[in-house]
Amino acid sequence: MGEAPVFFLDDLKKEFPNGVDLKSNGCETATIVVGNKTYLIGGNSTESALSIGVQIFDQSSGEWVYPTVLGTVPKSGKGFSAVLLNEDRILVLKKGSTPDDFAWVLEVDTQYVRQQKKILGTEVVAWSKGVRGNVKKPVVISGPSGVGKGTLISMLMKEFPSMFGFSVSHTTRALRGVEKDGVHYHFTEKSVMEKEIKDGKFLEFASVHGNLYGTSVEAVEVVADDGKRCILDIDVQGARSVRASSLEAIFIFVCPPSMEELEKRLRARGTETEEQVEKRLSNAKAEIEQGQSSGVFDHTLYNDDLEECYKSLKKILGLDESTDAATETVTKWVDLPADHSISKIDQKIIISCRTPELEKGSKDSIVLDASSLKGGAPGRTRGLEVYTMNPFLDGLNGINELS
Ligand SMILES: Nc1ncnc2c1ncn2[C@@H]1O[C@H](COP(=O)(O)OP(=O)(O)OP(=O)(O)O)[C@@H](O)[C@H]1O
Ligand SMILES: Nc1nc2c(ncn2[C@@H]2O[C@H](COP(=O)(O)O)[C@@H](O)[C@H]2O)c(=O)[nH]1
Repeated sequence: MGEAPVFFLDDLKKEFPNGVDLKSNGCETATIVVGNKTYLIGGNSTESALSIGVQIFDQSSGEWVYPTVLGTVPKSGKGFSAVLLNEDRILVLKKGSTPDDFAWVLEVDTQYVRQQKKILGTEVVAWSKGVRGNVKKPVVISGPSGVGKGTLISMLMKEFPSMFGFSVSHTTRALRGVEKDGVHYHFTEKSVMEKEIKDGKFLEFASVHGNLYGTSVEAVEVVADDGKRCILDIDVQGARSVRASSLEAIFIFVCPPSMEELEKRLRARGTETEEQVEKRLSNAKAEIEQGQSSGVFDHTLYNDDLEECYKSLKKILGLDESTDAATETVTKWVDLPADHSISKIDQKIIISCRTPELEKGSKDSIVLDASSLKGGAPGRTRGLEVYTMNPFLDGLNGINELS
């Protein structure tokens, strides 16, 4: 709770309509009313003057609230516009920004935000970057230690380097000889990771074989930013948490042909001490049971013959012989003009340039179609579509999809 600049309060009492811009110390802000709360987006961020701040004026208590802000906070730019979508999220458009950075979503009452409010006991908002189109669902791969998850993932990434990206987990376990920090894992201190978990930076985390492991929201986001399909190698507890989150994914459980073969592989890998091997083997029994009965997994793979198992994995992921290994997911955006106005019709946001050329009819408006949004915090909001429309032409004849 806190005090906000008096003139904001006075301005807000005038009951501005949603999306209207106010100016504070040269800093542009947008206000959006959701129920009895007014979200003031922009102005001073409590974290940094370089990122977009959020404050909430609660009309029922007459108090200003500084919410816990989750997700990657967009950097402030040349100002922005905001529009309410579905009463639970606000679309924030950054003026004059680069094509891959102009659409952001501030979640104010989504399932994820409500869940986090309960956990953290504070007011919460969550940022999620808007991504055009639908990158395919992330893939969660689980299974007991030594079954061959890492081997299968390496094969996939080698064959389809531009299609898949690996979610680099955090762990408190010690680095193995060949591993690189930031590539195989982010190796971290327990106290640091616990603090980051508390701050809501993790999509999931679990204690596995005596160490803490977790997938940060950022680990998944950087893969989506690259236009790639994310692969997560996590244990069954983690898979269950992801299943309960808003991240829509495909869940695959990998089973060994027998416990004897699992032990053989784990020992042959030679990366664990005898004590650790014993621990991993005894945990494997419970994991296999849970993996086959929990209802978390969409598919089970038996990794007996590696090549056969890899073929089955590719089939599940829709990668047959004819799939072009070099296929890239290209997400093209548009340059958002700095000087624009926005209006909303159903789930379509019309962005019109405030330029003389437009008045003469020589420029197009941009249409953002938010009717098929998917995903959201933690992670990206996918499914935004972009069109251009010449306002001086009638009907759909004037709409061109950007490709
Ligand atoms: N089908 C297979 N047949 C024989 N050996 C295999 C097979 N699949 C993987 N292996 C070998 O088993 C060992 C363990 O595999 P890998 O490291 O990929 O397991 P993992 O499931 O990723 O384990 P962890 O969960 O501990 O990271 C490796 O030495 C690998 O080469
Ligand atoms: N819940 C999570 N489990 C994870 C994550 N990253 C890895 N793992 C699982 O841990 C074990 C052991 O891995 P190792 O590298 O020490 O052999 C393995 O089953 C992984 O799947 C994570 O981020 N979250």
